[in-house]
Amino acid sequence: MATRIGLVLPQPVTFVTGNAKKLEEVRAILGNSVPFRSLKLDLPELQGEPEDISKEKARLAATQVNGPVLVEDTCLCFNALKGLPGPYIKWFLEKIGHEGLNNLLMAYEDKSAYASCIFSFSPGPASEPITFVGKTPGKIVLPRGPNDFGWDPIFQPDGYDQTYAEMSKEEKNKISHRYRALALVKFHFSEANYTYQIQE
Ligand SMILES: O=c1nc[nH]c2c1ncn2[C@H]1C[C@H](O)[C@@H](COP(=O)(O)OP(=O)(O)OP(=O)(O)O)O1
Ligand SMILES: [Mg+2]
Repeated sequence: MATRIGLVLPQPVTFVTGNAKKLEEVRAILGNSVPFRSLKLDLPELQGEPEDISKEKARLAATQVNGPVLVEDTCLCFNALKGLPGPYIKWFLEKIGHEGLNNLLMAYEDKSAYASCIFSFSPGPASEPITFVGKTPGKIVLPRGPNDFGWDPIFQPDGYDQTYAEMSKEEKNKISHRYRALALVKFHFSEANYTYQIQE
């Protein structure tokens, strides 16, 4: 009987991020389903379409780590602004804060938005990264709840009367953009059946 052997990766996957909160959520959502270690690096980010930004991050990370990597790029997209700030949300948040982000929508009746998370997995520096996209629709509201992760206080997912910040972590992790993208990552890993070469 044949045994299905997946692609051999030279080492376990390294999740590269400069953001401790992302890492916390990825750990909680993946559990033991995808073994990974983490590396704190703030990688430079291209400008452009979200998938290309995420893929390029994975290429840079794979070169630095010289092995298999997982990265993600998060966008917060306002429908009235045709998807902006999108991947540039980090800089908008840093400069104008929750209030400024609300003000951007002042001229529009449409406060709808979506959070998206684009994971990219690269098996190594010589490979083309693959992407996994998860989206959660919602709307932009005045800040409510603890201010400990980015724009969580101003994003209220559809079907809820709480913002991400007001929800428990467990609840956010059941419906979030990150959870939805990671469900696809998990599926990929279960199908691909990777095995790891142990290095001493
Ligand atoms: O679930 C979230 N809830 C609220 N805020 C969030 C979330 N996820 C990312 N964020 C913030 C962090 C950063 O201000 C921006 C995304 O930018 P982004 O480049 O993806 O993140 P980052 O630079 O902090 O970490 P990394 O080193 O992985 O690129 O949105
Ligand atoms: Mg970043």
